[in-house]
Amino acid sequence: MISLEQIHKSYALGERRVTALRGVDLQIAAGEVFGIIGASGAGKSTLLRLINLLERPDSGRVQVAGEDLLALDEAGLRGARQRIGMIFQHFNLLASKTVAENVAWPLKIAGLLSPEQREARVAALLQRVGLADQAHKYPAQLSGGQKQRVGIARALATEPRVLLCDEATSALDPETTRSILALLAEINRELGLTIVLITHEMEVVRRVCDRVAVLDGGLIVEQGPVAEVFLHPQHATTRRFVQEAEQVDEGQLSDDYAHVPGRILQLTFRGERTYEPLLGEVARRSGLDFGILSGRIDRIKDEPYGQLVISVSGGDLAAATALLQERGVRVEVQR
Ligand SMILES: Nc1ncnc2c1ncn2[C@@H]1O[C@H](COP(=O)(O)OP(=O)(O)OP(=O)(O)O)[C@@H](O)[C@H]1O
Repeated sequence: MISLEQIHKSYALGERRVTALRGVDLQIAAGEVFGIIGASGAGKSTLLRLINLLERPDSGRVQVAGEDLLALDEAGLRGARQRIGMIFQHFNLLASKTVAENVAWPLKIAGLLSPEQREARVAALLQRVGLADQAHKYPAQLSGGQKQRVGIARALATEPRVLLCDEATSALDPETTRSILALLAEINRELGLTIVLITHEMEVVRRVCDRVAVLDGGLIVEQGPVAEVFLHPQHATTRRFVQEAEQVDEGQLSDDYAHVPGRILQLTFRGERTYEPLLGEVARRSGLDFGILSGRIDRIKDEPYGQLVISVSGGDLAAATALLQERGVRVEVQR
């Protein structure tokens, strides 16, 4: 659906040039929710804004739905942008227009639909985002979460196939964030829309994304299915995001474990396996003693997972590992 090839992008800053992206390749499939995570200055906004050519690359290719965006003339690009909606951290609503007028705005400026058809579409969109009774209010009379719902309805007005989300929940409290992410997931599921979101929070990625790319210094340093990247991060930057999300202090942990005897293993359970009473059985069959050092059961999108760090001593470790692996548990030796 979206294909970026060898994208380079730099900005002029006085006499200097600041490099924002240094050779990014990215493929996003139709119907995915794809997250791009990175620290401030990593190049996330630049990357997102390249997908609808709000920024033009210095070199590289940008294709959306099979269309080479860099080859389009202005009219062609206007048409392409109607198929790529966007929402923003600070909502970017028109303060002097009502909720209904804000949502109708993209249709009006593109000259799409008759006034009656526009009214019907706006009503349906407000219904979808849960604001059917707020149509005549002004943005200043709404909460942050409601403003973002208007932003989403407006982005959907031209029936795009792609929705770009620029830190869409960063200005919202945790509970409102969850409700907006749930709405995005519902839109993805029900409309089959491809969603690309940028964020600096792993929690946002964990809740809604199917796949994620980690951006660092203008390069993608790691990408893959969220469960894989989240549970088995390879790159130092990814590990930092995951630890931040789980509020783990790696230095503190290794100090704590220094006094623990035996080997230390990390076990990862996925799906329904998460709830099976496997450990007791494995310990009995292999004669292993184990102690639980830390544990977490949670969900990545809709899939439950469990991750346990255990110390083991005595018994037959090789047999225990084989038993766990046989039952689909991933075993990583930490020490
Ligand atoms: N219009 C601009 N002019 C000059 N430099 C820019 C411009 N926009 C971005 N940059 C620089 O490009 C780099 C990447 O910026 P970008 O905004 O894409 O990163 P980001 O990951 O979205 O950061 P943040 O999370 O802080 O928004 C940074 O060094 C930034 O200072």
